Amino acid sequence: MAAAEGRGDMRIFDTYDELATDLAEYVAQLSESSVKERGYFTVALSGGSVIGLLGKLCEAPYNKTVDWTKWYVFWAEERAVSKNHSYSNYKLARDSFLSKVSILNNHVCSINDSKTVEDVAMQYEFTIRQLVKARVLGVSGVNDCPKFDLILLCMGSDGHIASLYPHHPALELTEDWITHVTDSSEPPPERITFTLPVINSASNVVVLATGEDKARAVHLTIDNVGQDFDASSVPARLVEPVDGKLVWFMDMAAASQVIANK
Ligand SMILES: O=C(O)[C@H](O)[C@@H](O)[C@H](O)[C@H](O)COP(=O)(O)O
Repeated sequence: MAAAEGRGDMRIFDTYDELATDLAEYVAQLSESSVKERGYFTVALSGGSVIGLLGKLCEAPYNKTVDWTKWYVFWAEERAVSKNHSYSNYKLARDSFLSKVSILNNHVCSINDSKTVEDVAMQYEFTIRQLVKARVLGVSGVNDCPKFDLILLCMGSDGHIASLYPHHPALELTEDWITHVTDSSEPPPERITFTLPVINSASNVVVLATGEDKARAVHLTIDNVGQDFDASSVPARLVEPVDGKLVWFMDMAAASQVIANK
């Protein structure tokens, strides 16, 4: 594992299967330590390939060794569609992962899909505030943001993470925990997303980047590209946990430009 000077640790894998195996082990270890320390494991998922990769956790030994009843599951981004829509990140997670392990239904904190996207965001933030009050979610020691045990993000080829896109005004938000966007560059246009203060307050953030189309954005995020570089053009560069750990899980193709720069 290599450290990328303040930009997190990098784990680079030859094969997708090796990446999936290591990610599953990483998540299982965080689950164990969080449950031991706090009694819960609070994890936020994203769209993209990460949910499929978590399928490894449904297999032995994790299906038996992970204390699923202590998990609380959230979404760092969700498409504003009904829960049965093929675009729903909830549906994706339910079909490929959640339905196969013994996570309690009332610990699955999905969006209310019968409201406008603006109301969905407000209600989701309210739900999270209630769980902070109930001490299921920790609180950052630096600001009043929730401190998720783990936020899992996928990076897009334009460097977006969650539903925070290059140059989008949502990148500027400092007070909101959850916001909504109506102009996503990929379908569907309406989504809710964690804001950067919430992402950067987590105890652990994983960014997953796979495929050659991510190589340039990975380079612009991790390598030293000069002080004048406009970080809002590559939102992943704005992921800098204030009191937490950032780890990149990448395949060789996504890491190729970073490796070439070493
Ligand atoms: O809501 C979405 O559609 C996701 O945010 C999506 O943008 C994803 O993060 C990237 O496409 C990377 O996904 P992969 O890791 O699957 O390439």
